[in-house]
Amino acid sequence: MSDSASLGEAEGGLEPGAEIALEVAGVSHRFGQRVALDGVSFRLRPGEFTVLLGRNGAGKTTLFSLVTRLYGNQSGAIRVFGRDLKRRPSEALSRIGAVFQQRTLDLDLTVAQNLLYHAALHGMPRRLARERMAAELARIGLAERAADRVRQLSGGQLRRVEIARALVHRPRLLLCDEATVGLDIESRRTILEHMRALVRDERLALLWATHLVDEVVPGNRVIILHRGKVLADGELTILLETSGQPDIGALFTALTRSSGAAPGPGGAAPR
Ligand SMILES: Nc1ncnc2c1ncn2[C@@H]1O[C@H](COP(=O)(O)OP(=O)(O)OP(=O)(O)O)[C@@H](O)[C@H]1O
Repeated sequence: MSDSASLGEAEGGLEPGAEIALEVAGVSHRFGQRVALDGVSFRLRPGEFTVLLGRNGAGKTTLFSLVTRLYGNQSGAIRVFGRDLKRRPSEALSRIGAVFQQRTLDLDLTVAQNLLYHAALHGMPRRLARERMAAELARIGLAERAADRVRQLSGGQLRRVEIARALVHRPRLLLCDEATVGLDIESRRTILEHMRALVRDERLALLWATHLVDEVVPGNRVIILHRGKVLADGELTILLETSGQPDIGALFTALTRSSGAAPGPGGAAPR
């Protein structure tokens, strides 16, 4: 694990770790007196499905808000494929796709209008945008819904459109914050399969924030975030072997209990 001191960037160039999709180094963030993130560090590589697991209030959304620059980070460093977020924000952000916890599609626009608007924000020529939109909608099985208004879609379809939108500009790093919340089991399964295929076939780096332990499967890397701190980081099977815990739910409970913390407000333990 690195700290901000290890992040020396050659002037004007990329650091040697440019093949690291996301580097979060010693990042802390406060809201007034409340510490939301406390010295968080990790690195993600292309082709890695990483689950960021934490209860309500763990700091997941705050971390996503820092990586997508909705908030300016207060301490530490964030790099996207070697581009420092503070010093080269547009280069860094052009490599990120994000699906936020709060829905952000315009319900009164059509699916196509929403995606084309996003593509325009990324400066994509109209024709290229149309081609990529068609490809992404086909990939998630919604090609025939392009002309429908978003409010005519089901919750699961809406989430799939948000994922298609996040991928239109071909980012190499995808951030998904509780992207399956409120969906039925079948819709969750479809979306997770789509995500796993993207990671496997296109070597996308994916950070998947969730409070649901059943979204972690062997082969996934899992980062357990609790009260703003990383309590564990590793491939699931290895974490279970080294901790002696039978499953991810037990590991999570053991770690968060030994950190002296009880569930936060509204914070049901991950299932
Ligand atoms: N805008 C804000 N102002 C003040 N405190 C905030 C704000 N946003 C988040 N917090 C606090 O920061 C901490 C981390 O919240 P955050 O939303 O990042 O957690 P989370 O893991 O995303 O939780 P959830 O799963 O409920 O979305 C919490 O204690 C929360 O109350």
